[in-house]
Amino acid sequence: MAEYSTYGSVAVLQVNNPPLNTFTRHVLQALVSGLERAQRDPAVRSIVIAGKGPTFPAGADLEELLGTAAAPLLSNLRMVDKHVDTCQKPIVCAIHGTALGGGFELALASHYRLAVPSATLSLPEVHLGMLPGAGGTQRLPRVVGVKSAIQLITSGQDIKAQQALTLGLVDKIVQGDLLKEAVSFARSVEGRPLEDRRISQRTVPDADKVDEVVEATRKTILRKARGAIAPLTCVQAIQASVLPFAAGMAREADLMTYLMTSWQAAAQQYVFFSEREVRQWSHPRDKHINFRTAKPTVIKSVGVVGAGTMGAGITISLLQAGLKVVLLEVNKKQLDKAIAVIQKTLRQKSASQKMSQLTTTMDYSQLSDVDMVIEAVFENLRLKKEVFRKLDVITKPQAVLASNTSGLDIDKIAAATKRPDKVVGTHFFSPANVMRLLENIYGKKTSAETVATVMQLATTIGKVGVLVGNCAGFVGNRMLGPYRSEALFLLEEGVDPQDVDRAIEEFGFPMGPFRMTDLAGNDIGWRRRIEARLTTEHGPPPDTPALYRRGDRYCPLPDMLCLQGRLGQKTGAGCMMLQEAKDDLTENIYIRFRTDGSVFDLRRLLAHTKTLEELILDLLFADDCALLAHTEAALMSHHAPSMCNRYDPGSRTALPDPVVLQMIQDYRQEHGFKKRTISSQEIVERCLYSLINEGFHVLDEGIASRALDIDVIYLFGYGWPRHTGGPMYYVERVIGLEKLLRSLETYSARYPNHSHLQPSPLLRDMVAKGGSLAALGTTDSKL
Ligand SMILES: CCCCCCCC/C=C\C/C=C/C(=O)SCCNC(=O)CCNC(=O)[C@H](O)C(C)(C)COP(=O)(O)OP(=O)(O)OC[C@H]1O[C@@H](n2cnc3c(N)ncnc32)[C@H](O)[C@@H]1OP(=O)(O)O
Repeated sequence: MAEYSTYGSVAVLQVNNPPLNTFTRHVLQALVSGLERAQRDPAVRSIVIAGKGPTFPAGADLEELLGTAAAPLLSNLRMVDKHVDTCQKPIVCAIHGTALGGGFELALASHYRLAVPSATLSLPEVHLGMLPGAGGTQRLPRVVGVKSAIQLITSGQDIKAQQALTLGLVDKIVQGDLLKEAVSFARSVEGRPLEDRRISQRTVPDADKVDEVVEATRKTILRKARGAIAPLTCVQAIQASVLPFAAGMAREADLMTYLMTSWQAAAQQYVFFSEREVRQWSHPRDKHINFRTAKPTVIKSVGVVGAGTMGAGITISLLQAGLKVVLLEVNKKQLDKAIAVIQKTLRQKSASQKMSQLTTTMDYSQLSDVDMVIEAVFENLRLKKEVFRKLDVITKPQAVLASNTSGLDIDKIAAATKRPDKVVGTHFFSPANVMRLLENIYGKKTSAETVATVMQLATTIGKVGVLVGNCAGFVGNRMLGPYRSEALFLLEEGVDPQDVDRAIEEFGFPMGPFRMTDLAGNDIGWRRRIEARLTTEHGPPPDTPALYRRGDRYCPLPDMLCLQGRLGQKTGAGCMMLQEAKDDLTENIYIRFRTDGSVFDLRRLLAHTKTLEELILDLLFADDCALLAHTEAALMSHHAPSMCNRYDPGSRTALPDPVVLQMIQDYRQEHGFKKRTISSQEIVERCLYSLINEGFHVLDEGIASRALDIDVIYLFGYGWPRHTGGPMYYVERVIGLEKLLRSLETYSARYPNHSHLQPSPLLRDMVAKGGSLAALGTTDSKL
């Protein structure tokens, strides 16, 4: 647990709890014993604490911290803290790998810190719904000041060794043998006074500005938190660092108790383990086919067909993971555009050497030798089948053929080839080099080896791969269908688009359904509906009731927008946008980034790019998901001067679009809808409960094997707020299945023709029998 050895006058304590040396109560107990022994031994004059194996301790063991062993863990933590802080012999921490959470806090409690250049330090507790409760909120500000401490703790960001040195968090970067250097360093500081080495005894450098700093950051933090309580609680704890150390520690302990016992902490820790648990896939139809039994094919080279936004993003992801890529595009202009985007993105990431791994071509024969192909052409079944037919002939027989479809039938695509066992869906999310989710879809004939290969590919390229079955829209987009329908029905009844968006954003989503559709392009769904014969390019199909399709309620408002050319951001007009000439954009258009409130003049941004389209493309490849979402939202609103989120320079006031509102008003009148006031609660419930209800259908049909698979899909692909744990977790642990059922019953009684509000049989069954989603198909879970 903590190995004790001596090198002359230096005692070395090496934490040994593979794989990450996390702190369990036993590890902490062993540390206390080691420290006591070193303190007792007169021959020992200094102490080194290090981690054995690949890393310095990566923090508290979350299973213990959450379980019944939390109390002894925390009491042992206090003992370690006391021993370290009051020790009369210098303690040197030797850091390699990842010193995270409690690991970093142990280092901060020590007198000296050495690190190898590759070491990473961070206080990531905020991502787990907690705060750095082992003195981190009190010691960090004493070194870096309140302002930087707020930034580091509320973001949980990684601090590389060099940056840690600059910030004064480590004393020396060690190039050679860390342990040897640490022992010799410890020897060199023996006998020196320790008082000024104890961080607890220092004062906070910007203590006089604490209120000012907190006030200045509070709004930004609140906005970014989107309903999560941990970030602001972290700020409260940091604020207490200007008090005497003991008082600050007491405040930290109180706030830590509050967070640790909150439902949000449990939800975020569920997310942490679920993100890892999805790797442990099994085939819903045959549990013997699973991550243990199926062997992946080694993939070294990948062909990407189609160099649009998705194809380029996928290529970047593959190159960043060190894979060889052959990018094929039949349109030369499109190919050149993609090459420029890829080059620029990789350059920004200082990874230009990866370009050497890329071959670009317009010739299919160049794909003859790749291990796998990912098709990313236009979302059209006929076109995709044609591409697969060609790929089947050209690629080597053992090559895996994957389609980046967002909802088309994998079996139909596979049927175009003579190797359906090697055909699989790999649904990336836009922007593909940023979004972490990879929804992997198996067809009827997809082999276990092919499934294992794409699940392994997800890990290789740093994505979270989730295995799902084949159905229209798979899991993510299928569940989005009822959510979007209900959002549209709310418009019919009297809500404005921006009210729906606001309610959903207040729940924690980065974007509501209408801004999201404008961003993605209204024509995507429209084309799909045309293919499904729900509408036509000229209006509703002949002899079809305006508000019904195949017996189901249907809202034609999005089709009407498309017929008017309002396809979304790309045409300058969507659900909430006015048609606007592109040239107008060069005049006095400002973007206010919601992330930090800074204002940019779009005209100046445009001066560096030729067209708005290029600018959007550049921003799409910005490697920061949160910034990207806000940027897109801001851009979209500026592309649309009268939509709900237009900002005049210097103002945050959102202005609704009178043209769209009038159009909806006319539609209500024409179809006899009476406008009524609808609460945010009803908006959220109807949109989200219908989405979740579809999740129960998905589970019932075995399209998703576990509720956690659905949660991970929504968390990593659709911006579902992390602090709520995902749709299925949220509804079971926070809302309650019984309440969900009763709400759906109430709504479906009121709207009997909204089929997606009819409670799923699985939900009814679970409520009747007291079943639990967590127990549904879980593996040997930690959850
Ligand atoms: C003043 C002195 C004080 C000292 C005493 C401190 C006591 C602490 C008491 C309370 C306050 C402290 C709180 C905390 O420390 S909270 C935890 C903070 N740490 C983290 O959040 C780290 C979380 N882990 C990671 O980010 C990553 O795992 C990684 C970067 C460390 C490694 O990534 P990678 O190599 O990709 O590996 P995996 O993520 O796949 O992990 C491997 C395996 O390990 C499991 N695991 C990881 N971290 C933990 C953990 N903290 N507790 C329990 N288990 C953990 C992970 O689930 C994987 O398991 P597998 O799927 O079964 O393989």
